Amino acid sequence: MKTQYVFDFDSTITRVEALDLLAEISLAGRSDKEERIRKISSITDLGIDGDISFTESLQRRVVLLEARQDHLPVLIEQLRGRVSKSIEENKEFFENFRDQIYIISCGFKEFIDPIMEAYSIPSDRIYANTFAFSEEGEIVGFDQDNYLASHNGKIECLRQLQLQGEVQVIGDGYSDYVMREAGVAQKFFAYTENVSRQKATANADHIAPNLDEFLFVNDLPRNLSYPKNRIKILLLENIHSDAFERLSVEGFSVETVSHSLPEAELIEKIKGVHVLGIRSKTQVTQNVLQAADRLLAVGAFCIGTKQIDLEACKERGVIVFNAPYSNTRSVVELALGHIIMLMRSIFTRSTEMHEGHWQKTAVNAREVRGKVLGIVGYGNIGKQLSVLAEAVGMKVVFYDLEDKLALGNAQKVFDIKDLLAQSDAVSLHVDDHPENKNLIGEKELALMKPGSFLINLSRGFVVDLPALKKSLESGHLGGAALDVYPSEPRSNGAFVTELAGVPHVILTPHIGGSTEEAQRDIADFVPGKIMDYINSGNTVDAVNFPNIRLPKQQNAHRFLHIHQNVPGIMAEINQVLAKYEMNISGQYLSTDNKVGYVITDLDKEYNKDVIQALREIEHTIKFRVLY
Ligand SMILES: NC(=O)c1ccc[n+]([C@@H]2O[C@H](COP(=O)([O-])OP(=O)(O)OC[C@H]3O[C@@H](n4cnc5c(N)ncnc54)[C@H](O)[C@@H]3O)[C@@H](O)[C@H]2O)c1
Ligand SMILES: O=C(O)CC[C@@H](O)C(=O)O
Repeated sequence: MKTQYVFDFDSTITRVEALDLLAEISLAGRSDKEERIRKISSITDLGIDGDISFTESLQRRVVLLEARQDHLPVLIEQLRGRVSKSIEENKEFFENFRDQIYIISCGFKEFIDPIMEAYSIPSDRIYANTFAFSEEGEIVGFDQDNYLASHNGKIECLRQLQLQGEVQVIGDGYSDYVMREAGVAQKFFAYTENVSRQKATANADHIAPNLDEFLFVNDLPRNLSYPKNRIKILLLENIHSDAFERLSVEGFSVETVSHSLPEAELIEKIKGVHVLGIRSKTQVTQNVLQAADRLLAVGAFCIGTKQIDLEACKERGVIVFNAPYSNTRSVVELALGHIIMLMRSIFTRSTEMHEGHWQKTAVNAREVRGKVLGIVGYGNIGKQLSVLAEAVGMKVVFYDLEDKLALGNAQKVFDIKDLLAQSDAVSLHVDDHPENKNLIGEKELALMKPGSFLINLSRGFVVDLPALKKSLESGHLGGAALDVYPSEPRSNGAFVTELAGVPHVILTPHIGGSTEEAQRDIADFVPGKIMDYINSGNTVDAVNFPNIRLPKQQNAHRFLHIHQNVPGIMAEINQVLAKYEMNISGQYLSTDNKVGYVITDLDKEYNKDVIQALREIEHTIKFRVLY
């Protein structure tokens, strides 16, 4: 006997309660609209949770509504645009299973029928109330004899249907659960895509955050092979809340932790996690990756990725994304600010004032105009600093390992020594390559112009701090500004550096990229990349993986196969696909010296054994089926 599926309508099929929406329409322009809508919503909730009888809830709402028949077409039009996302995405389920689907709702057929018609559910499978109209077309009440107009009417309605086979109820309210409690249904799925009601979830056999989950649990055909709510995302290090918001709205299960975790804790926490989000403090090591049994991707919500073992990630088929440009401007502005503050001795003057000392003087206070700024590392940040520094009248020289196009009037130098010797301020913007350790040490500091300044907002290990301290204390260097340190704490709290207390030194706690704008942009950019990979397999801008941009595929399944790049593997994959007579509508391959990433789009109908056969191919690292 086939399973029968009984759906609620309001807040399950649609994202809203239809009568609340009708109130918005019927009360438009009235001065007491907000007050009435609030009342209607609270009466709706009381009825759904079973705190007042449904008949009472309905009566009280109809009075407050003051709606008319001609409001209904407007309501239906608006409801069409508010069908729950996962219901819309699984329209085919309703078409294919229409003979097993019923709608039992305490809403009204006048608006449910037209919405469900588009989902192939005919009116005779829809059980709901009907309005009573006055001759002038006002909604004045409802058919009081309908079971569904009375308390627990859904139980009686379902009982009368005398359905054969298992009956599963899918709804958001307690009034849906009671069908299961009364024994007329065998399973109750609390549907929480739009609203999560404690009284419903507490009693549910299963909580379904969307229709994908319901279909997955029942092993029914669905739009997504794996429901998004089952994809766990762990965000560490106080990543901007927009990232949580974006990923949660997409349907993923997201957990946040405000600080970074030491290796041992991360090893425990990473189990079952599909996506890890970090900033600069979390070390993603071999040991962490070994414990990461489900990991698909790591998002670095920053520029630097040296904290991640990129090769080990690649070998395990874990894709790494970062945000290479989101905080560039923030770093540039801080660097320029530091340069100006140092040249004017502002921090020294400010400290004196805080200590109650007025020291009005022009000694050691100079304009930046006409001074030489030496930029080491002419990448995204270095280049932008070059433009801004010229805009305030500085002369820019730069040094980069690579051949870089000079912007504006900036002058390229071919030896770092030349840059150090002529610059009034040297700003470091090299990448975090290990070879840059102590790039600026005793020798380089000695080459700098007497009285000049050193600014480091790149990575802490780039400057030899004891040597810098010596140079500052000897009076050779005029001052320094540091934002990054060889060793930085995992979370906010105590911090020790040998530079503390040294005059003319500005110290900031790695906040170059910590602006609202940058963090918001990162929180938009990185989740976008992650979602693109999870949802469609795109690896554009991946840091450690062959980049591939895939076309959007409709009416097809997509297989993602990550494998070691060994000779003959593509032939083997295609042999398996041929053996199972798969109809390939598109195939895309991208490789590097270590891994290959092949994406195959296929016709919807296929023998599911092919999945296991592809997984079993030797040298397979990861295999995933999308929609
Ligand atoms: N303080 C912060 O909060 C903060 C924020 C963002 C970025 N950063 C750091 O700033 C640095 C620069 O970032 P970016 O986005 O401009 O990177 P980028 O990769 O665009 O540029 C780095 C440049 O440095 C050059 N380079 C590397 N080693 C060099 C060397 N020894 N000598 C000369 N040039 C060298 C590279 O060729 C490249 O052009 C990175 O280390 C990054 O991690 C810090
Ligand atoms: O904000 C961070 O944690 C790191 C900032 C910066 O060093 C980066 O790599 O983008």
